[in-house]
Amino acid sequence: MASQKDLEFESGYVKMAYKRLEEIKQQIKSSMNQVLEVERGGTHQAKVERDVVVRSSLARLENLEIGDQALIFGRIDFQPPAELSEGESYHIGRVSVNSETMEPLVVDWRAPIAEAFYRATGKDTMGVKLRRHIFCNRDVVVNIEDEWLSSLEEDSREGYLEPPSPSALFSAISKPRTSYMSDIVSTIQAEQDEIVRYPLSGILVVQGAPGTGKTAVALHRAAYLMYTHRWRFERQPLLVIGPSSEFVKYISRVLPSLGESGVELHTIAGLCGFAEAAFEPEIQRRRLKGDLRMEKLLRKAVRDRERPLRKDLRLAFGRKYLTVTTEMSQELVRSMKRRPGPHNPKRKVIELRLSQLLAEQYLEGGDLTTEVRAVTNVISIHAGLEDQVAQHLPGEDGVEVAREVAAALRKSVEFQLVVERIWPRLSAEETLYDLFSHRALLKLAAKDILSEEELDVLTIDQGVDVKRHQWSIEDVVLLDELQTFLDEQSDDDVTFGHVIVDEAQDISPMTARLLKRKCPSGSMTILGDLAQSFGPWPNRRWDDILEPLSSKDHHMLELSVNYRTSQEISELADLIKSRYLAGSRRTKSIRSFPGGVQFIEAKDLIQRAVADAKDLFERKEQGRFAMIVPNKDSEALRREIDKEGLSEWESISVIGVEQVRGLEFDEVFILEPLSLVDDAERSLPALYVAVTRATNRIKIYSSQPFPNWLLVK
Ligand SMILES: Nc1ncnc2c1ncn2[C@@H]1O[C@H](COP(=O)(O)OP(=O)(O)OP(=O)(O)O)[C@@H](O)[C@H]1O
Repeated sequence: MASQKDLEFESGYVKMAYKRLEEIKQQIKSSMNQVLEVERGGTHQAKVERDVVVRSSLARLENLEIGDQALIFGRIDFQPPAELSEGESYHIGRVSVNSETMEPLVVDWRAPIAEAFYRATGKDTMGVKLRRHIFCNRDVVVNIEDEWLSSLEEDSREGYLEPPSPSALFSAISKPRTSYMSDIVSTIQAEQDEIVRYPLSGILVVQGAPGTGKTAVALHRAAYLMYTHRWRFERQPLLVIGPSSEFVKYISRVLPSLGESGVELHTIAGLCGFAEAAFEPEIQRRRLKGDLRMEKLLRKAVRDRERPLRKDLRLAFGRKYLTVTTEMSQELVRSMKRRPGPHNPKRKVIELRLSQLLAEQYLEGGDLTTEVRAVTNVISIHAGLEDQVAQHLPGEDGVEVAREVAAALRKSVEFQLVVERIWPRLSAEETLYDLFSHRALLKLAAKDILSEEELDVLTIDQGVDVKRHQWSIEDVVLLDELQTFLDEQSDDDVTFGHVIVDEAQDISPMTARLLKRKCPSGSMTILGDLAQSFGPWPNRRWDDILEPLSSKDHHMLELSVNYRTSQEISELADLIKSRYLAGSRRTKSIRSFPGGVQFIEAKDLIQRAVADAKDLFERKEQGRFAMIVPNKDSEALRREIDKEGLSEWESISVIGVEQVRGLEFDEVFILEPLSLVDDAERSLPALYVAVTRATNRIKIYSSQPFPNWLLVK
């Protein structure tokens, strides 16, 4: 319990810290303005230096920008050393604020000294005597709550206010949800903090049931790593990968609220430059495209396009016909295939060699002067090279002339067409489209790699133009892999210093390869819950995900407490999980919400569910709601929502179970629980994901009688 005196002290302290923060901001602004004023114009060097000052000042200001969030949320007092009566005391907050004499007024929550605020326990006090939670509305302290880590101290204190407010954690997790996730900086729990501050190198795997804070921890770890290794991420950014664009939007405000703006957040499609990827309903196809054999298939598909001529080809040039023989093309292709490196750059070498061979052919046997005169015409037509060639006339060295002839040949359309047949210039999109839409190409590439049935699964109809083809997320991953076989890495291809992958339980081996390419250092944090995996790659072992990352250096940590769902919802979720994962662990929830689970059997379930949603709307219920529906029903549901005048209501989302991963809502309506996905095998893990999205209430609507096991409590 804290006293009135303590409350007054903290109020004064918080006001003083805010004042100092403002001063610091003003100082940065005015020194930036001074630099801009004084050094307007100046030398190139001066301009560069000015830019550096301005950029770093702006970055510092951005880091100090905390919006409406409270600057200070806690304090730790350490035990005094034996000879002193007072120990050290630190206020913990979102950003660091120092006094004019560089005394720490507020310690950044990521600084090493702040670790004890999150980790000290009665058992291991880490030298901490008192942990104080300070509840503020911006600069106004509304309450404080003390935890004495030594109970002796607690007993000896007097003059306290009423019992403390509900704990910081409870008040945080009981708030209605909004469209954006909030940070948890003031209430990070010890097991979460261990993950946040875990060292950077190698792969850290975090397994945790729904609601255990994996996403929250992932983002706080990103902020922590930025703070601790800022220089490293200036060269190679830090990347956070989420499962859907809905999810990326949902988490987008957490890092800015922690003063970090430099972290990149993407879906896999977004990372590869595709704003949205199409949804591919064929699960077999999706699965096959994620299989590691695809790497071999793609490599082979590219090699199949590098092919010698079947017959000799004649090519008109100047006053002669030149012949590209099958042997010439065989030799060229053979030697190029032996060379390491991607396909497209080798075309230049083919062009060079073939044009040299043909130039020799052109000049063979003839009187050089006559030939050169003839070719001068050709050259001037083809390449405007008259001047250069004229220099070699007459009686010039044959080598120089051959070089000019070869150059002219390379500029001729006929020559380029021949090269295109031997070694076409390939784009990833055209190559993949051709492969899947031409059975002959696919069959050739897939020899000894895929079965005949698998070819059927991959084949798509010809007809649609490649430019208008809708690539699925699995295709996007293949396109990225293919690109590595086609072209050298360019400076535009960003690689990352650390990658944090959330909802990683569903990633396919091919996606894992992509992540490895994007993060050559192999420093990653991978978070997920194997029990929630219901995608085309239902991984049930972390090793299946780690293997394609070829990680020898990984460490696994587990989160154990569910901060999202009520105990009642967790029990239902555990029941569902036990049907497909024998021996799975029960979830620890810390909140109860009696009566929050309802089963409704109704033939007109869409109308029933929308009527219930309308009721929430009319009651002006606070929070965020979701209707999770099978894809086939979503249109009908949207129509009904429209009919009932709810389509403008922003608090409700109509969403498929694939897109709902990682999101959370106060109330969730689940329609047709056992058909959320098409195949029965994946339907229970999909239902597990759907059920665990809700904090307090779920209503489950079915047109069929519910199975008994689901209703049994
Ligand atoms: N220490 C904490 N303090 C306050 N709120 C917390 C804490 N940890 C988690 N939460 C809250 O619990 C909810 C669930 O967290 P989060 O979404 O990160 O869980 P998750 O493990 O990623 O779940 P899922 O596997 O279902 O995606 C969020 O609202 C989050 O803010």
